[in-house]
Amino acid sequence: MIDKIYCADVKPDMEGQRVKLAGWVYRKREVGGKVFIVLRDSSGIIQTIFKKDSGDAYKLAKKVGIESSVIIEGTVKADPRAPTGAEIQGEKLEVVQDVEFFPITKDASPEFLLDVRHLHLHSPKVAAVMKVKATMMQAAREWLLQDGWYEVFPPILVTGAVEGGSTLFKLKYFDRDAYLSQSAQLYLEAAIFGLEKVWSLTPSFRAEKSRTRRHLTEYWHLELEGAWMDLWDILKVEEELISYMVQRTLELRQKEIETFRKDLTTLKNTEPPFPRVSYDEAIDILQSKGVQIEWGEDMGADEERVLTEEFDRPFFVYGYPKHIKAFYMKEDPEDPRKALAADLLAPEGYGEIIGGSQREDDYDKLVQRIIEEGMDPKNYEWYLDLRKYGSVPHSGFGLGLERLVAWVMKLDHVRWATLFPRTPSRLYP
Ligand SMILES: NC(=O)C[C@H]([NH3+])C(=O)NS(=O)(=O)OC[C@H]1O[C@@H](n2cnc3c(N)ncnc32)[C@H](O)[C@@H]1O
Ligand SMILES: [Mg+2]
Repeated sequence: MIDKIYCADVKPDMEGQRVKLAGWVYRKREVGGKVFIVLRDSSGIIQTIFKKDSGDAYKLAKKVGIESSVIIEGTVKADPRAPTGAEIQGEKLEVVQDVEFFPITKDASPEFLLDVRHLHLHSPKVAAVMKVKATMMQAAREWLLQDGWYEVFPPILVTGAVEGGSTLFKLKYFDRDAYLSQSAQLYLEAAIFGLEKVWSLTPSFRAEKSRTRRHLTEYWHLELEGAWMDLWDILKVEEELISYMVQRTLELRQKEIETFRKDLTTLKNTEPPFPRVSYDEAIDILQSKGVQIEWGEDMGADEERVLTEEFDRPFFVYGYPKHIKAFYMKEDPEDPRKALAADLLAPEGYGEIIGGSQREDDYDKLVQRIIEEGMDPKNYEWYLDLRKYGSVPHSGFGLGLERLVAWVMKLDHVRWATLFPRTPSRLYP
């Protein structure tokens, strides 16, 4: 490893110190016989200046292209005019790999940026999104550990649907059919009999044809399952976990968040308890705002967008009609038309970031729901066993990590929240 420091390590009070940095040529200009190179590394940027009296270094600085990889040695000079209050008087420049023409220019279209996503990852703005995403998961792990949740590692190759057969990716598994997991939920439900409180972060796959700004065909899914928990218990877990993730990330990554989001109000408002709105109330609100929707219909992205205008923080919608929700959700004993289910919606038009519910823990009722959904109970034999051998009330949820990051960073599409987005039209690079 090169014995170097990071751009962000260079401070004005290091005036006169000789330092070595390594990174990429982010910006470059020549003024008054000097070459100004803004060096970029994973920590940020620093201005470096090469004067004619730096000999070969000056000649190389004049020629080196944007996004070339370089190693620079020089002396720190405090200068309030410099972007970071200090700059480097360049004395030595090694060009590791010269780039004649970097294909990404200021006017690059979103589609082109996705075509060259492997090069778009040079961008400090993309790095800011990935740092925020990593910090959100760091915070999640901190919270889950202190609250006694066990991480488990469920399978991705599975034999059945959790969220409907129409969005399954099928593949050949030797001489049998298999599918890419839509959700780890059913396996987490098995894990609670030994560990009680479990979580997993897995890729989930949805062969969704919908081309909305919040759908990917592969996304990172943070899922929890808790034994002995009812719907209201798991909503408390959700609001405490999400609040901790958002506040901790604000604390550690405010600079990166502000790369995209100027107003932090809704993030600062993200503290428990979150507002809880029934599906019935949500329908009333939408109808009062002129949205054409009847009781019993599902809310899509457009309806959720309108609903979120009423809130300045994440909020729950609970008590959806049973027939628009998944087979595993427990019927509300107080209203058999409804399921003990709740989604968490992010404000500012982002909508659903979490789907969760209390699970049907009665064997016969679950078989009946599977049949009602037109599925074959035989395909769920192992899952039904969970209701035969010490079944317990239990609840859980799934958080779409990219959707959470897209809201926190106010991104215009969930695809910018993942390293290499997968959508119906994008499988490469
Ligand atoms: N363990 C559970 O209870 C999870 C449950 N089986 C489940 O998969 N629910 S969900 O389909 O609403 O998906 C959960 C979340 O997963 C996200 N999600 C769901 N589908 C997508 C797509 N296509 N792209 C990106 N993100 C997606 C979104 O935030 C949803 O709220
Ligand atoms: Mg959902």
